[in-house]
Amino acid sequence: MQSLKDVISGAMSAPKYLTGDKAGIDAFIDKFDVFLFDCDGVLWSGEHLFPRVPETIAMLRQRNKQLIFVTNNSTKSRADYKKKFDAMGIEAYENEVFGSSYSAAIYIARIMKLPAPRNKVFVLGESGVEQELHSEHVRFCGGTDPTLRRDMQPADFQNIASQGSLLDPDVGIVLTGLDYHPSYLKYSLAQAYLRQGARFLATNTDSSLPSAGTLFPGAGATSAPLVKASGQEPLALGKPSQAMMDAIEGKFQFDRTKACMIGDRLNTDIQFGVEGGLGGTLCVLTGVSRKEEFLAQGAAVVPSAYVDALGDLLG
Ligand SMILES: O=C(O)[C@H](O)[C@H](O)COP(=O)(O)O
Ligand SMILES: [Mg+2]
Repeated sequence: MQSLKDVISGAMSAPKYLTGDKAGIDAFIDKFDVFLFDCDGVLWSGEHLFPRVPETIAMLRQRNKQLIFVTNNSTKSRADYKKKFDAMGIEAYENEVFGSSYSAAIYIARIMKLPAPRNKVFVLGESGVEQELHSEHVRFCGGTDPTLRRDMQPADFQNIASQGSLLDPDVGIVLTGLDYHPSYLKYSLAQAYLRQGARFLATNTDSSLPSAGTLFPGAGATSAPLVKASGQEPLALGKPSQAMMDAIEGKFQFDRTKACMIGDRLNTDIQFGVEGGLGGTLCVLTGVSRKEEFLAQGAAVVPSAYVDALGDLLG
C-alpha cells in the first residue's frame, strides 16, 4: 500500500491499467472485502447512467463484497439517493449511503455540539443538507427558503447592518454545499453571520460537478464568493476529509487494508483513499480526472489501478 510519503518520495509503483485484463481484474477484486463507491462521474453523470453499472454492482454483491456509497454531492439526502438508485436499477440501500451532507450533519450534532441557543445553522445549499440536519435534530435556516430567492433590495442593506429581522440571532454556524440557487442576499446574510463569529463549515469544496458528460460549477465554486467576501476558508467535511473517513469506519466497521476507494477525482476520491490508509484505490476515467494527471512524472496523487469505465470490471 502506498503512503503519502511514498507518493512524495516517488517510490510509487505505476498504477495498474485493468480494462481488458480479466485476470488482473479478478486478482484486484479478490484483494478487497469492502468497496467505497463515489457516485458522480463513476455510476452516473447527472441523470445519465453509465453502461453496465447495475451489473457491476450486482457482480460485487454476488462476490459478497460490502458496498458503501460515499458521495460529496450534498444536494441529495441518503433517502434521495435510495430513490435515484431504484430509478436507475442499481441494487443499493439507504443505510449504505454516506454523503457529505450527512457527514456535516453528524459533525455538527455529535462533535461540535454548540450550546443552545446559538447552535442554529445558516445553510447555503439544497434540500439534501436540510434533510440530513433534520435527521440529526439540528435547527437550520436559509437553504431552500423561497423568501431568500429574490433580488437584494436597498432596505436589505440597512436591515442586515442594523442586525434587523433578516438575521436570526440563534445562528452559530454557516454551512455551504452545492447551491443551485445562490443569491447576493444569501451571501450577504452568510457574511453577516461570519462577522458575528459564526463557524464556517462546508459539506465539500469540489471545484466542478460532472454532469451530462461535461463539467459545471461545483460546491467550491458556489461557496467561493463567501470565501472571498469573508476572507475565511471553511472546514470541509466531505472527501478527502479524514474526519469523514473516521466516521465511515466507525459506522461500517471494516478493515481499511481490505477496503478500496473507487472514484473519478484525484483530489477528493483517490486522495481520500490514500490518506485514509485504504488497501487500494481505483480511478474510473468517466468523470473529472484524466489519466495523464496521475501518469505524469511526480504526480501528487496516484491510484493503485484504473479503468476506462466502471463496467470494465465485468471483464
Ligand atoms: O460540486 C460537487 O458537489 C461535486 O462535484 C459532486 O458533488 C461530486 O460528487 P461525487 O463525485 O463525490 O459523488
Ligand atoms: Mg465523482
